[in-house]
Amino acid sequence: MASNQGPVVVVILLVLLSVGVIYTLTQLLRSMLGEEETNSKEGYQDHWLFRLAINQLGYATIFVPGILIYKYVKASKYLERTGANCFSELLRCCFVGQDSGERFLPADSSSVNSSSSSSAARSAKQDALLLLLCVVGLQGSYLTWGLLQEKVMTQKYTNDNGDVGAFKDSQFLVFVNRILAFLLSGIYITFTRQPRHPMPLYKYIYCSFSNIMSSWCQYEALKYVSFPTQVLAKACKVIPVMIMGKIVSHQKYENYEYLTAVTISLGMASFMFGSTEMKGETITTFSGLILLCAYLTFDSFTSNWQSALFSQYKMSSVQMMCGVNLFSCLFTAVSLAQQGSFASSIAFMTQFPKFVVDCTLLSVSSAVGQLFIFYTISVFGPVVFVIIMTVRQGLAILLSCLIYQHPISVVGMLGIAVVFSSLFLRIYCNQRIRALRRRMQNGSTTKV
Ligand SMILES: Nc1ncnc2c1ncn2[C@@H]1O[C@H](COP(=O)(O)OS(=O)(=O)O)[C@@H](OP(=O)(O)O)[C@H]1O
Repeated sequence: MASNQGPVVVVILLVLLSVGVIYTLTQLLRSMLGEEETNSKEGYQDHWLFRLAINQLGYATIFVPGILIYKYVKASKYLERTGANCFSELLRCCFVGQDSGERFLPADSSSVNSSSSSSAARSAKQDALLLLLCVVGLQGSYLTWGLLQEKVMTQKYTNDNGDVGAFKDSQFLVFVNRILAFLLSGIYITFTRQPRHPMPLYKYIYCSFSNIMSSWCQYEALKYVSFPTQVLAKACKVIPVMIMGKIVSHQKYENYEYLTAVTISLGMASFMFGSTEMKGETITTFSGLILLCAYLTFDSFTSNWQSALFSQYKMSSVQMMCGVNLFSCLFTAVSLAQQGSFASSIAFMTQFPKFVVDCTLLSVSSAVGQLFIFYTISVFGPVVFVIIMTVRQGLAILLSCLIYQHPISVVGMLGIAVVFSSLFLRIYCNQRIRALRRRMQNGSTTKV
């Protein structure tokens, strides 16, 4: 009994100790760098590097105890020494995986998605229908999400007492989105038949962290880069995703994929430049460029890492959604708690009930969007996913041009034509190559 409780006590002590040390460090840093001078606009606390440091200290509250526990479990060989109990099963789930030897699922598992193996088994028509589903799902949910996000962040809320207020904490919105996505996916996998999940949970931390960081860098970058730079970065996202695919999973791409990545980026950039007014910040600072590069790097890592996990472990997309959002909730919750934003956001919610309604709608559209994100990555991979998301940006602008009757310049129209021609070329080449491969496979099996 005592030997069973020993590790539990050690683990609890490790968590408390590291959380205590990190919390003290954070408070020390905040007071040293003059949190009291909040009235000064140019204070250290306003600099993005300071905010980044505070955020990283917050995330360390999760990382440091996790690493210490991992080291302790490994060094003490705790899992080999003890039989199955709740605590050891939890540690096994986090660090080793439930069944590390068995990585592949029974063939009848319908909810499993593997881009490479199952794509060979699907017909072109099934592929087209699935792609259409992903496109419609992603466009529908993220167009709604974009509209609601703009509404929540720019609208002034009023209540029956005549109070007026604006909500400015984007990290709280990210947290609410993640928690709803976690709860919905958790409920779904609890009540449906799911494939075995052999992967240790800690592997989700990488893409969860990069996802949170990409969101943070994106919001921060907006303060430091000019509008044209933002437009260019967003339009060219497919290129860093392909480069990251080479780094993370040694992905090989065909020439037509490189060519269409460049033409889609050029077309999107021309369309965005040709259809929107160049308003807002006009100067791009060095900080802005660093943040933008960090955004593109984290963002492209996230989907490539997720895709690599799908092909290695064959989990369902909802299982991955649940795992990633679990850690995203932890990261954002810790960061919000340290910055004292929970209390102010909840106070805003109680003061302005209309905000609660918008916030709920925003989270629902984000959760539905995430269902499609994970499904698209699992079936078609990160490059197709990012192309759909890039086209979404163009579609949002096109819709606003049509609704508000803004003119689109000739360059903008040419941009649309280039994007759609590239997409058709890509789909055509993809189908040709797959048909060729299928024919070659059939040929070799007939010979055998
Ligand atoms: N791979 C992956 N996994 C999970 N979630 C993801 C992924 N890619 C994008 N997202 C989330 O989608 C939201 C829109 O992201 P972006 O603004 O970068 O996309 S876009 O290219 O501008 O359309 C944004 O949501 P918020 O973080 O809530 O703002 C991203 O975090």
